[in-house]
Amino acid sequence: MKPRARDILRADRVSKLFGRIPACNSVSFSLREGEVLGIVGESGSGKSTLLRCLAGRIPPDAGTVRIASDDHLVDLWAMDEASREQFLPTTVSLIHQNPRDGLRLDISAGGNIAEPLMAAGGRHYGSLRATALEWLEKVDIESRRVDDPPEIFSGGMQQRLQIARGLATHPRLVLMDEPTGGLDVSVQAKLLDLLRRLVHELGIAVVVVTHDIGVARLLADRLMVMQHGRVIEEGLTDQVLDDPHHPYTQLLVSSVLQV
Ligand SMILES: Nc1ncnc2c1ncn2[C@@H]1O[C@H](COP(=O)(O)OP(=O)(O)OP(=O)(O)O)[C@@H](O)[C@H]1O
Repeated sequence: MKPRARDILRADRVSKLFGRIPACNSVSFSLREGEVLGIVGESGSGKSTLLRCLAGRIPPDAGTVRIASDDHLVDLWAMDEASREQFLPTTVSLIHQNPRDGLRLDISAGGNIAEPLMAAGGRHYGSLRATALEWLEKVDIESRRVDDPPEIFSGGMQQRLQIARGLATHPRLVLMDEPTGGLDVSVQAKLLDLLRRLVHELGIAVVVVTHDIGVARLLADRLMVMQHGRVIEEGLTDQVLDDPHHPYTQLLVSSVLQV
């Protein structure tokens, strides 16, 4: 019998207020190894705020975020800052909508992949370069571009490089904020294909925030729908999209069908 996949992430009643705005209101869920959770919802519903609390970027006002470390879960926000800064780079990767927010534009493509590997302890130049070349190939960037700075890459190439940079350290948990947003449709389709392939190959746990129901359907095993900071519906992706229960989810799904 196949062993049960273990939990990589457990969020329990995560809340974040900005002034009087409850950007994120008592959100709980868990995520297993190899699983992809999609988060959809209208603009301002708290998706990015939740992601930033999970990524260790902003502390929640209440609730806990626990992430797998070796064979147990550690409470991200109960750690002291130095321990959190040591823990995060090798465990969690955040992929931004705008690749420029996740890349170092002033260093080479190879350097962008090698940098997080070095932060994780990699020292040998030859093996760092070999890993960088391997990852460029995985994300369909020609190896002859290894010394080019991402500044001169197209938007789609920059996004693929950001993904290579984010995954090369083999994080357990990958958080993606609109990874295909801002790209034209054919580039989006290729990128989605690549993401599906990598998620399957690497067995990583992924949370993907998206406005796009098509992206959610293609990538996510489970779906969470947010409105006004709360989770209003969740379940298997096909179940939620084919038989939505909450009126907002029904509206979301029907608006896509009409396009
Ligand atoms: N740094 C901040 N300061 C004050 N308010 C904020 C801040 N960040 C987010 N908010 C507010 O929190 C709420 C949720 O914002 P958030 O960016 O998480 O939504 P979202 O669902 O990701 O939206 P979008 O899909 O448009 O990116 C919004 O009302 C937003 O104005």
